[in-house]
Amino acid sequence: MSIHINAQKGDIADTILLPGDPLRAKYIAENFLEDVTCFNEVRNMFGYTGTYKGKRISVMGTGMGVPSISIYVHELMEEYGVKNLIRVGTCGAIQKDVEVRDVIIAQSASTDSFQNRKLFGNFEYAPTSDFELLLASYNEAKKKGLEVKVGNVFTADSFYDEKGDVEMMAKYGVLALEMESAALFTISKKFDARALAILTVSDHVLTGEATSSEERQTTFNEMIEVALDAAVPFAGE
Ligand SMILES: O=P(O)(O)O[C@H]1O[C@H](CO)[C@@H](O)[C@H]1O
Ligand SMILES: O=c1cc[nH]c(=O)[nH]1
Repeated sequence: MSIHINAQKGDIADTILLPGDPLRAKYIAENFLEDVTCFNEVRNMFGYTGTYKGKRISVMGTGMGVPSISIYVHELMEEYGVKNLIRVGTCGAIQKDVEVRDVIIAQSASTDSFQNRKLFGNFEYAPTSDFELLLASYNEAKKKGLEVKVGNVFTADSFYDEKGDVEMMAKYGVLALEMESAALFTISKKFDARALAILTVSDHVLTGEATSSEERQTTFNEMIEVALDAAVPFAGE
C-alpha cells in the first residue's frame, strides 16, 4: 500500500496504461481487458488489472498536470515495481498539418514545468520516451493502417495559457500541447523504466476546432488498441 494507491504488492502488473481521466481507465478496463479487478479507488483515481491477449496489464488514471501524474508514477514504480508505462491521453494540436482526431506518439516532451527546473537547475534536460516502446507502437499503428505523427509535444503547467507561447513552440516543431508527458518521461528514467505517451488530438489550438465526445471515443479506441498491442511483448518480461 502506498500513500495514494490502496493496492497490495502484486496487484498491479508490470505494464500499465495511464489516461489522465480515471473514468477513461474504467472504460479501458471494461472494454479491452478480461478478468478485471479494481486495485485502487483512493480519491476516485481508479486503477484496474486484467489480461489482454493473455498478458497481465493494468490501467489507472493519473489526474491532470505534472504534480498529479508525478505522484502516481513515482508510487507505481517505487512501491509496485511497474516497468512499462504508456500514457494514453488527449492533446491540442498547434501545427497546421496536425489535425483533430490525429494520433501523436511523443518522442520527447518539452516543458515549462517548474518541477524539472527545480531538478536540473540551469541545465536543459530533454525528457525522452523509450525508443523500443515508441518503435513497437509505431509499427502497431502502421499494421492497423493508422497514420500517426511522431515528435515533440509540450507539457504545459497551465491549460489556460495567458502568455500564449504557442506560436514560438509551433515554429520550433512542437506538435501539440498536453500536461503530463515530460514528468512521466523524466521520472521513469530515474527508475530505469520504459515510458511512452500516445495522444489523440482532441482539439486544434490554432483553429478552435474540437471533436465531439462520440468522435473522441472512436479515435480513442484506435489509440488504446495501438498502446495495448505495443505493450504485449513487454508485459511480464
Ligand atoms: O486527456 P488527458 O489524458 O487528461 O490529457 C489532457 O487533458 C487534460 C486537459 O484537459 C490534461 O490532463 C491534458 O494532458
Ligand atoms: O492539455 C491540453 C489538452 C487538450 N488540448 C489542449 O489545448 N491542451
